[in-house]
Amino acid sequence: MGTADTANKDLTFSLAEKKPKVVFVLGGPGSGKGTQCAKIVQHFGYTHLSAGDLLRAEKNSGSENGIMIQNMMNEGKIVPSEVTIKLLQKAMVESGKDKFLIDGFPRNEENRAAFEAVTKIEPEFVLFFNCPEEELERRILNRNQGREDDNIETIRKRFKVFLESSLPVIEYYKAKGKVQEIDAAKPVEEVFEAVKVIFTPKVEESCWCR
Ligand SMILES: Nc1ncnc2c1ncn2[C@@H]1O[C@H](COP(=O)(O)OP(=O)(O)O)[C@@H](O)[C@H]1O
Ligand SMILES: Nc1ccn([C@@H]2O[C@H](COP(=O)(O)OP(=O)(O)O)[C@@H](O)[C@H]2O)c(=O)n1
Repeated sequence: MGTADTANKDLTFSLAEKKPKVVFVLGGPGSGKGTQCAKIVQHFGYTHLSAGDLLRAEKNSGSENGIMIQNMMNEGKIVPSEVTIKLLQKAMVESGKDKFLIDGFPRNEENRAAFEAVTKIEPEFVLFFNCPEEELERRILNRNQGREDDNIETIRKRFKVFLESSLPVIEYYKAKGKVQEIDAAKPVEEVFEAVKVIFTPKVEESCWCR
């Protein structure tokens, strides 16, 4: 067995030992996933892992997958799970933490099934930021982060991929009763009010007064 295979097995083993809590954060491009994750981190002590950020860092590191990642991103296509899952596993283990917001993943059925098969982790729930396409387009065109894929041609491709490949993943989790849907078209603070309700531990109805 190669050293890369051994390293992957070690990562999988370390994660299985930890049994981390995972919340998947999904929504169309520009729906505010990153914005809201930053707030959840501040208020609820989760560790934020953005699949897109991990892929961009991998691309910029000059790794052997760099060109492939760049080409896929510029076309709005989804990078093969093998690459993304390895980056997520590594980031989870290296963080030393056990409560994660995994943002922008799983983005298609292949992502979902492979993550489950490799890590055996089932998400606590899926946070879905629902937002109309015209608003998403407006936000991305104003984002100004210098992202190569934030141009109108690639944005339209990303929307199409979201509708065709990512929505079915959300439907899959809906059928399991695991989706917490948020109206993401509202202003940032209003969206976060709705998010807070979901993350705030519910006080069980007590029977002390009976
Ligand atoms: N609720 C909101 N209303 C208006 N603009 C928003 C809202 N949430 C995020 N934004 C802005 O929209 C852009 C995309 O948000 P971002 O969090 O990067 O989305 P995503 O991570 O889903 O691609 C950013 O410029 C961000 O500042
Ligand atoms: N699970 C993932 C997440 C992102 N990506 C790639 O990264 C790009 C940017 O994703 P992102 O989550 O950073 O950004 P948004 O499209 O949500 O704004 C996607 O269009 C895909 O090309 C991927 O291939 N697989």
